Amino acid sequence: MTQTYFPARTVSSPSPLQTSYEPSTSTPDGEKQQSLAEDAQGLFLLQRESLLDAMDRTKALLGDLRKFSKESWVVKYPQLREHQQEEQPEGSSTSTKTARRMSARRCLSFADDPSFQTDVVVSTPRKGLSRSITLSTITDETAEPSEDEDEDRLVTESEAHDFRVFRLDLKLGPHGSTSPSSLVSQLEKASIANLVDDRISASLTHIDKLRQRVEDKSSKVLVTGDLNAGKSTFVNALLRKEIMPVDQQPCTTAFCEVHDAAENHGIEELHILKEGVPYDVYDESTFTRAPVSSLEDFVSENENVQQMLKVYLADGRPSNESLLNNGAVDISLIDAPGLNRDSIKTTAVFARQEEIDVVVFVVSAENHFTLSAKEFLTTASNEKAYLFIVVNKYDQIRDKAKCRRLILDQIKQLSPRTFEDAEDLVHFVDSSAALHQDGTESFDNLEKDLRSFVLVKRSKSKLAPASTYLCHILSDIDLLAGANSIVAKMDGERAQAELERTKPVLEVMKKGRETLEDTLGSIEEAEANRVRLRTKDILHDALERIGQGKLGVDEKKVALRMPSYDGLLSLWNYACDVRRTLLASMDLAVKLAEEEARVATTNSVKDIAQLEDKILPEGVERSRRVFMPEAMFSTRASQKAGRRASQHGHGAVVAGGSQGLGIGLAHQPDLLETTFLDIFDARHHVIERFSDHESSSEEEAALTAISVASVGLGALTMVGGQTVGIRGLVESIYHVSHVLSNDTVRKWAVPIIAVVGLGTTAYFIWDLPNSVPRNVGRRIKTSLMKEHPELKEASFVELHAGRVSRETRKVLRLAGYDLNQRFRAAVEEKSREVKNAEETERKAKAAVAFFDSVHEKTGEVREKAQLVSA
Ligand SMILES: Nc1nc2c(ncn2[C@@H]2O[C@H](COP(=O)(O)OP(=O)(O)OP(=O)(O)O)[C@@H](O)[C@H]2O)c(=O)[nH]1
Repeated sequence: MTQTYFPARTVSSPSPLQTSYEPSTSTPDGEKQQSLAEDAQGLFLLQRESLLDAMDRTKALLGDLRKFSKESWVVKYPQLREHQQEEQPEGSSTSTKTARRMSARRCLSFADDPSFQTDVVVSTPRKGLSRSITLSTITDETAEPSEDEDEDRLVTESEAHDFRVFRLDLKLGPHGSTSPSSLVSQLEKASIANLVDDRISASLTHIDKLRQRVEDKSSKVLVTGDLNAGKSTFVNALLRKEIMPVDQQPCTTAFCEVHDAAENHGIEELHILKEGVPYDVYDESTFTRAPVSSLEDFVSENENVQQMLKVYLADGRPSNESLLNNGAVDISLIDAPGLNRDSIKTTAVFARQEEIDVVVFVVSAENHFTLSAKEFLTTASNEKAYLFIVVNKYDQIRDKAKCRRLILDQIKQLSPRTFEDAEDLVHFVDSSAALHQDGTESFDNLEKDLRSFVLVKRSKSKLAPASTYLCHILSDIDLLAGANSIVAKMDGERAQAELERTKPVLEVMKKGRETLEDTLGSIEEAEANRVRLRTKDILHDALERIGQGKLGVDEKKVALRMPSYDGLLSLWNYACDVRRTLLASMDLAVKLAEEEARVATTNSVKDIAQLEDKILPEGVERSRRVFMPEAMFSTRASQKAGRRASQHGHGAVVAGGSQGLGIGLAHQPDLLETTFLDIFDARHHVIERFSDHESSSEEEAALTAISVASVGLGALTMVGGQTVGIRGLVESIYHVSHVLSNDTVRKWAVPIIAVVGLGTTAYFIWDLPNSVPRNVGRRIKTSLMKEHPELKEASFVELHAGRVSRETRKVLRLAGYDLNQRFRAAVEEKSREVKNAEETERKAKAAVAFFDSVHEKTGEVREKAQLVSA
């Protein structure tokens, strides 16, 4: 539908927004026209207030977005791509609707997050508003727009695509690819956020400029055109005064802005602006004064085409006729230099400036549009959409209809929208005649239309650019917020799912922490005790056996055998061999105890490993430590321990098992030392037979003096065949001496004693293969049972039981410690996961709330901004 900025020449029932002004052709009454202009002004002010409010709120939204992006959530930059449309069967009744739905679907991804991709439906939440995003997946049919809403809600193809103001040129990948992965490889996430931030900054600055423009109550009309087209004559005709210098040759070389003298305290004068200094009518330092009469000098002889001049003129005509003194708006007319190669660029830039509301293009009817004119018009119509075209010197044309047709054809090409409103926007006049005859009918019409365009439709010409910009940026904010809200929701859902999974696990783990420590403690304690007792048993048993002259370990279990007795001549060597063998067997007993401890420890380590499997959650790396039982009681470790012990004066501890301590009993010189007592230990017999089995080491030491000499007495007691104790021995001696005092007895006594002595000696010699191991074993046992002088109380058995159980405890403690550490680390890791998920959930919730509120606000602000949009 053609949209006009002008009221129809014959209006039947105007719309509310159009009631403000009727052109004078339909309302000839001057007063009514004036009142309508005032109404238009009132409406304009209302709309301006609404737009200014929308601007403030948009700025606040942008500020909030920027702050939120910096402090709480790095706003991601969404990209919407066409969704692959599924093939529809031909003739399907629903194909049109489905196709329409499909066309509303887009693939949403993020330049700064290639892992994210989802399908969305791009739709408008309320009729009349532009774009917003609702999440939908292909399977989620409920998220599709309902059939009733289809027509209203789906946005156009162009709207559904991308940003307008925030659009970033991210074609950085190979061949200008915008695929997220190629982008991220070249752009840091932060860089994209920074680019968005830059855009926000630029938008804030632009809104400020637009705001200035909206707040500026004046309206500027730029008059430009080809060289010598009659621009100055046209401006003079509008002013009904010959102000601008007119010449047949090109003469205007400066931008000359004509204002109502009322803006300069009613004084008519010329202000020559200083270059690079912002002009202020109330600040003399920003300009140089000159009389209006000298204007020609400045305009004609000035070689600087960018020179700006301000002319203040008093227009004596009534306000309903005058453009300058219109009673509603401060209007200024800018007479620009004629377009040529040098000035076209300057004028085009000038025409683009925000403060230019209307561009009046003067073209000579004689020349039509030159190349420069076409170039300028194409650029200017892109910027302003509507141009006011004055075809001047029309009086000179003979075939006026042909001229009109040709010029309109050209306008159609150059500015289609101007052509659509040609009746109002294109005027064929004779400015020269209008100036000299104080107006002509065609010029009067032109004036009315120009007043209408500048005054009445000012809300379009002045406010529309700001409104359009606001709508675009609000739409972009909405897209940004909508897309980020989707990500935040998904992040939140993911975090929630993560929490549901991890939180209970953490709770269980926390509760299990104490139990684990207790369990590990009891495993260690129980096993160490068990090993200690078992070692003690083995060694006690071994000592018992050795004490009886047997090997410390069962002969079936080891390859060790008692040495053979080779007769009296090798008795000493036999005793030495027996001692060495018994000591070696004791070493083997220690080794056996260690072996049992190894097996027991291995089992407990397995128990701990099973506990680890049970207690550590999945995904937590299991201990890579491999337990090597053979490393227990290792020589190296024991040597180290031995060194440590010797440093502390406990060197005797090394008198342990050959395996465990490096130096076995069978290699210890002090223990290997064979004495005479190993062979004939009569005192033992004496003590054993005559004591009350309360022998002590002291007693034994006291009786060491009794040696071979006591053999006879020993033999006596043995003949007696019974244990009588010390008292019995004394009594026996008494009896013997008593008997010997009898002659008869004395006579038989010597041979009897000699026989008995010989018999006893023979018995001893005969019994040597048995008595030597017994003696040696007993002596070894006694020395090993002895409390260790340096360790005060620990005996050989205690020392080894302690050492073996300590080793077991050490291994189990290490395994337990390892598991404990691993468990503790797992709890900490899980706590971190929970904390992170909670943090993500919290942030995501806050982000969803924030983006939803932004979405809500953009809707409201857009309604305000759209009041005046085209
Ligand atoms: N016949 C006739 N002559 C006109 C008309 N308008 C301007 N002229 C004449 O055209 C010549 C140029 O007019 P100017 O107003 O100086 O033209 P301009 O476009 O301002 O010139 P520059 O600013 O120097 O480019 C003058 O001699 C005017 O008298 C018109 O409508 N009819």
